[in-house]
Amino acid sequence: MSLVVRDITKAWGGFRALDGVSFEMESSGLLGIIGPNGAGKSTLFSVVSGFIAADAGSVALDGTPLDRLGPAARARAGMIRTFQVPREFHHLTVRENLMAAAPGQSGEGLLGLFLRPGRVRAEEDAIRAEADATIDFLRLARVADTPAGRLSGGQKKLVELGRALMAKPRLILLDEPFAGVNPVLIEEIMARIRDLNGRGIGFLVIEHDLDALSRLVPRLVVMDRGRVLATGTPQAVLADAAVREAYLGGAPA
Ligand SMILES: Nc1ncnc2c1ncn2[C@@H]1O[C@H](COP(=O)(O)OP(=O)(O)OP(=O)(O)O)[C@@H](O)[C@H]1O
Repeated sequence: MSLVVRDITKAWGGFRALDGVSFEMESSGLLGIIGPNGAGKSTLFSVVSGFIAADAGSVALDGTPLDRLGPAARARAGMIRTFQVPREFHHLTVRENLMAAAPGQSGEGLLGLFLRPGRVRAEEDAIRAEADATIDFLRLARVADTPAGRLSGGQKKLVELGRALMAKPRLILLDEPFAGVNPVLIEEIMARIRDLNGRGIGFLVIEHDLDALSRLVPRLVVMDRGRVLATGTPQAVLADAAVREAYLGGAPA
């Protein structure tokens, strides 16, 4: 069972943000994506999760081609992404944020609310129970009724993870889960990711914090200028001369 990304190309105007990117991972595994600013990491995430269409190439999850599917259909197929800047609703509480992220609610249409009030209520109870279980798992119970906008950066990352979990995914794409997060909460987020991975959920992670990422994932894909520069264990790729050049080569002496 795997995520297979083949020869993805994406140009903005004449500029190739992605230039033939291929990689594979076990869909229940842990893989990190690193690379200097502008390497194409976020663009790759947007293509894999279906938010932008590739010019060429293919994405398949556990043997199912996803290329014709949008983000919601890919989430139903088992793969969901979080965003670098958390998009939770700041005025909603943590619990409401998670409940709002549950997919396919019959109360979503006003008509459904009038025609099936009982069913909508039963569904809402089930979603609330699921949200509370997720909140407990993420150790967010103390802030369940706090508006998400008042949380710390790290707590917001946990809320974003919780929102993704409400879709019951097999594979989660995390965009910079440690950015702007204090060291204590980084360990907390890592512990939850390891926990979830132990239960069979896979993670594809973009992260600039190489130290934290190297402790989390057994394998890294290094991108530079729209291409895959290296793949391997953190120790091997970080010792690679081409990788060091990509990171340090453009920096002023
Ligand atoms: N919507 C867009 N329109 C035009 N150019 C874009 C667009 N999105 C990204 N780019 C360009 O594509 C290139 C790759 O950007 P991308 O954000 O994917 O890189 P990144 O590796 O995620 O960088 P960072 O680490 O800084 O987030 C950059 O040169 C960027 O300016």
